[in-house]
Amino acid sequence: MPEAIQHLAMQNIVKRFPGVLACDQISFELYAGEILAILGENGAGKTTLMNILYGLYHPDEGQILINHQKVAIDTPRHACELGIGMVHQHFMLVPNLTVIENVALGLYNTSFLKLDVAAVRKRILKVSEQYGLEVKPDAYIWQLSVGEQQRVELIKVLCLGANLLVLDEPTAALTPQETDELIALLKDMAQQGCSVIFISHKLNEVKAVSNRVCVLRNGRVVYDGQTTEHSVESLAEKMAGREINLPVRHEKSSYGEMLLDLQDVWAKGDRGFDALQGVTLSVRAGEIVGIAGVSGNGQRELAEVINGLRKVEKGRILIEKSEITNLTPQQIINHDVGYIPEDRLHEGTIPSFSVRENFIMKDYAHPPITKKGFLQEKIINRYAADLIQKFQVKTPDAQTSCASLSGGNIQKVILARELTRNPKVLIAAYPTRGLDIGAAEYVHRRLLEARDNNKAVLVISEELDELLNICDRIAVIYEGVILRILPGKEATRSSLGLLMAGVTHENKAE
Ligand SMILES: Nc1ncnc2c1ncn2[C@@H]1O[C@H](COP(=O)(O)OP(=O)(O)OP(=O)(O)O)[C@@H](O)[C@H]1O
Repeated sequence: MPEAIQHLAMQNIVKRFPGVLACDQISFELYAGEILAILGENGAGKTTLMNILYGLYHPDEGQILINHQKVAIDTPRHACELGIGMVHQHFMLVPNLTVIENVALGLYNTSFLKLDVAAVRKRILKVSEQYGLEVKPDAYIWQLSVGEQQRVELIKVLCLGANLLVLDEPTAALTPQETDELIALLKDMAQQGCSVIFISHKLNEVKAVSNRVCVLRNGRVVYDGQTTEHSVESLAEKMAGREINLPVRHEKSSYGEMLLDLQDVWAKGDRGFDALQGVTLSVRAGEIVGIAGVSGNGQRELAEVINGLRKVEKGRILIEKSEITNLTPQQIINHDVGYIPEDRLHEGTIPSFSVRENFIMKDYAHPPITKKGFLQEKIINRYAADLIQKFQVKTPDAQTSCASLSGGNIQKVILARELTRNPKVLIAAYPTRGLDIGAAEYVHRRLLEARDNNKAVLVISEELDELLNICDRIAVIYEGVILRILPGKEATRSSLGLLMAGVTHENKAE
């Protein structure tokens, strides 16, 4: 890097929430053209710190300097005017507006553009072409997959022309190819003088993209140094403060009976096309089957038909020989099916409910949680305290609303609820998305434990390493069709990657 010019300095930042000291005297600098990765366990204070930089929260103490000038960033609009662009961990898009309308909302009132739909469309297409970010300008947000929504968020910021980009887990929902493209894009932007703050739990990406890392633990900076001085393992240790050992799956020679069986299942997507086209797939007792695929190829619809959230147009779904096709979600829960949905905030929890209420959401009508129509407060409190401790959910107490937890901790609440219910069949969509490496290790252990206890587990993920590590078989879904099912021990990153792009031996030869 040429001579370092300081772009941003956050000095002695303190932020308190009731019962939590989220930022405890945090200081760091960011130089022009630098990509700085901020690392830390779930709840370490990363998002809070960035929300302060973006004017969403005001610090209780400390100061911010942009180009050596002290600034008081009061609002996100002020942050935009200072050239700060933020891509949030949870999308800030309006579901019932189109892509153009969402981008226009961000641009409106800035000096770049007036609210002019044709101009916004042009701007989107220019940015999308420039950076190779594919987007459907007229689609409604609710019709898009999570990966596509992420792209809209990026386009929104890029349309604003920010020169200090903050990306809070930007690759959480991206495919490996999209991630590589984003990394190349960020490096390119940095070369042109843009400064980037990159928050991620994926340490191989941190290694690939960043110049420097700043590690937070419990709201404090515990390390600040050059990325090249570290391996992925040493970064993991810096973050967790302990050694991380990923669990290993032992090969089995036999499996139990078929617990989940999909036979020629067809379903429509939100835009009316056939999102699932004759999916035939089974999971046996004691088996983990992975679904690999680029987001938007039918994964969401697959999870939803199994859980009664989307209509099966044709075909059958069986749980242990009982047909559950088009039953209600409650009836399917009663068939002992657990579900970790893709959208943790809107489908996995009720954000305004407390952690404790979210834990018992599926069991509140049954003993021991309820007796003679009354909730058993003592039992619920004990249960909640136990889950908070086992899953290391970082929350001031069980009464705190889920909405105020950090992203990774919300995911832990869902995982704790679903895994502890010990279902016969578990559908886990992106179970470790947003989790720090220590928590991901724990989830993998629990999924393997469910397998060893003769449960059937279906894991939908784009993390190929995750799938290769824990799955007995891996099915690749492409445009609503299961292209191939590979035994876990035979699958490789490259074979899965090719299938995810729709390349089979048959069409490769053409
Ligand atoms: N609005 C809020 N009200 C109360 N507590 C909050 C609020 N926002 C964050 N917190 C708390 O502050 C702490 C830091 O949260 P933050 O979201 O900054 O963590 P993080 O490092 O981004 O975690 P993750 O990796 O899980 O996203 C957590 O304990 C969280 O529960």
